[in-house]
Amino acid sequence: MGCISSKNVSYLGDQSASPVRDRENAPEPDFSSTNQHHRVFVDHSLEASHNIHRRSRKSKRLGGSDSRVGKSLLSGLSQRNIEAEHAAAGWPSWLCEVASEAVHGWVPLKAEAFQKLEKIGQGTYSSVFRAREVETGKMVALKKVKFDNLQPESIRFMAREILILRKLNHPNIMKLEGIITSRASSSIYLVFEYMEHDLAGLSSNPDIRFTESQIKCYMQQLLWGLEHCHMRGVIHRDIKASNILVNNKGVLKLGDFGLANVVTAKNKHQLTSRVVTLWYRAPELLMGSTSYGVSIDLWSVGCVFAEILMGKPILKGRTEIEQLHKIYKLCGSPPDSFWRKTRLPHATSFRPQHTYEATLRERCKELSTTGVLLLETLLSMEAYKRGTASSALNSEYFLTRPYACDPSSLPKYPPNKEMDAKNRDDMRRKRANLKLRESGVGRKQKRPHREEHDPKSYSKLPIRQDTFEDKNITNEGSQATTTTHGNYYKLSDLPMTTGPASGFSWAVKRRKDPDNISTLTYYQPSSRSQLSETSVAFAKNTFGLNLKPENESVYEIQGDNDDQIMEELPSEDKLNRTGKRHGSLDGSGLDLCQREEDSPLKKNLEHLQFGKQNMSGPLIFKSGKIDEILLRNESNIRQAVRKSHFKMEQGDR
Ligand SMILES: Nc1ncnc2c1ncn2[C@@H]1O[C@H](COP(=O)(O)OP(=O)(O)OP(=O)(O)O)[C@@H](O)[C@H]1O
Repeated sequence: MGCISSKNVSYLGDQSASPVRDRENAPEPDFSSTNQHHRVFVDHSLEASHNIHRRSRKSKRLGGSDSRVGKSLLSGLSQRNIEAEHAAAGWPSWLCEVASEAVHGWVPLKAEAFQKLEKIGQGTYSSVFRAREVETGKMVALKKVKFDNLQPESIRFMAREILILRKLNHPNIMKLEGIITSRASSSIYLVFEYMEHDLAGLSSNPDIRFTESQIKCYMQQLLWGLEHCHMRGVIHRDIKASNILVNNKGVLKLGDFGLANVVTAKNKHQLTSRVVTLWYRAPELLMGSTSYGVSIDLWSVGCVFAEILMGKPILKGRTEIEQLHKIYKLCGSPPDSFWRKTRLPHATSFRPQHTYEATLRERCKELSTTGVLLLETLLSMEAYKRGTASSALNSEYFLTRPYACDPSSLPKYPPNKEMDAKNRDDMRRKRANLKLRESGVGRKQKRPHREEHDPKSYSKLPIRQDTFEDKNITNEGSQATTTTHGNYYKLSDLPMTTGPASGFSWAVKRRKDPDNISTLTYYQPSSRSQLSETSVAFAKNTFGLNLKPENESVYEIQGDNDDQIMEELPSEDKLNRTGKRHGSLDGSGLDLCQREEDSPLKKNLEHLQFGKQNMSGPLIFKSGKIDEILLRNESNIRQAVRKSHFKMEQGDR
């Protein structure tokens, strides 16, 4: 840790203004300093560090895990000292109380030290902004972490990400450079080095076509980074193209460790299967595995490999059941021996009625034989056949010509992020709409276009015609931004805001806090809100274990439908007649399931963990109190998912 820290030692005279500083890499404390806070801070850090070692040895004798050592450290005698130390360093109490370990030995950075620029990324739990470090002019990325009313679970969730990032140190892993917060603040920004691109944006750009040696260069860097994680027992659990960042020097870094966890041979716990964004999710997770290993990351790497080869995601399922079906069609369905041996909780539900032959080779005709072999290995249905990051790096693919190029020889692309790709899509759509409107055709509101790349975008439907989505597509200095529905306004028309709450100065005029996206998301096929049990119930239907009469199954799919097998939702028509609108919202604020107490399908959904609103499939809604309902639902889902993560994986900490 520490490029900010070592470079900014001059800050040390004023603790509250100090950047995050890693004890291990920090310069020797200056005891001649007149700043009492500083001395106290350093002394307590040392004491804490000795305590960690003492307790670590003891804990090993007792067979405890390192993370428990950390916990006991903080609950021990020194806790008061540590809290005092953290408070003196400027950390807010809500953070110290819950996530003391995560910030231990560091001091917070000040918001005033950065000039916040435009928004560059939007995740489920964060908004990411480009910013300039005022003193040095260096560009950074600020990840603003969202909390649910400062609930301890949300804070712990973020703390785990910080702890894991602090554990890793590799050129191909995104480095956490600091944390911005203050005693008075109720939010947190993680400071990362700024990366111009992500692989989702680059690979979906129609103007970019990678050569084989460029693909090897990206894949090699990705596998190096992953090898580092796996060797330290860290499973990433959310590898996808948009979490793989690339800078203008061609250096690739694996980012977003928000779902990562540490699992070692000695420290094995039940894990949640609700991880990894759907399109990149390994089959064992889809079948409910809770004892998986690092090979789930290798599956995701296989999906990314295929994506950069083909220029688009290769397995774009909309629900878990559809995802598995696509996997079977690409990789072939597992052999009988697999079904006989497997103990995966939902395996029986997902067993197809007939055998699927693999089509991977056919779909990757342009790829070299060694490339196909590696891809087949990474996309093995059986986890143990995927090998390791190290074995992938030693595969023939990297050892044969053309070799991976040097990162510095990669072209410099204009900014390309998943978000840029979405904006490109939006612009294209708006231009098309405008043309239609001008020609007087297509006045009827069209079904919203689903972006090619975003697995979450299935869930984002405009709630009202006049809903404003603050999708700031401007770069610094550009003039116009756009609404969801193609209405443009000039930034100069908008009131100037300076973001007093955050303490940042804003470089652009904006209409409102860009965090405040008013388009609501109510079904998120993303890593954090997958709803396995629902799909299992429907899988029974799809794969032959019929639960409901066949004539109740209809296709209710939005957007492209290339090889759709979905029979997820009873038709609107049928629902109206039967009143079985399972998981749909009718504007009354009630899920109709609630009124259908005895519905046979409802019985199959009773084991849903997060409540009835969380159906894994496109939801149907009518107008009414939808905004309110969706907001509530989204908040419920978020809380439930976090709780489930922590409950299930408590033992890991
Ligand atoms: N260091 C960085 N430099 C530039 N852009 C970044 C950086 N970190 C993240 N981003 C952008 O912000 C987006 C969201 O960041 P991140 O994935 O860390 O957030 P998240 O809330 O965990 O997202 P998700 O819910 O998709 O997993 C990324 O896809 C990327 O485009």
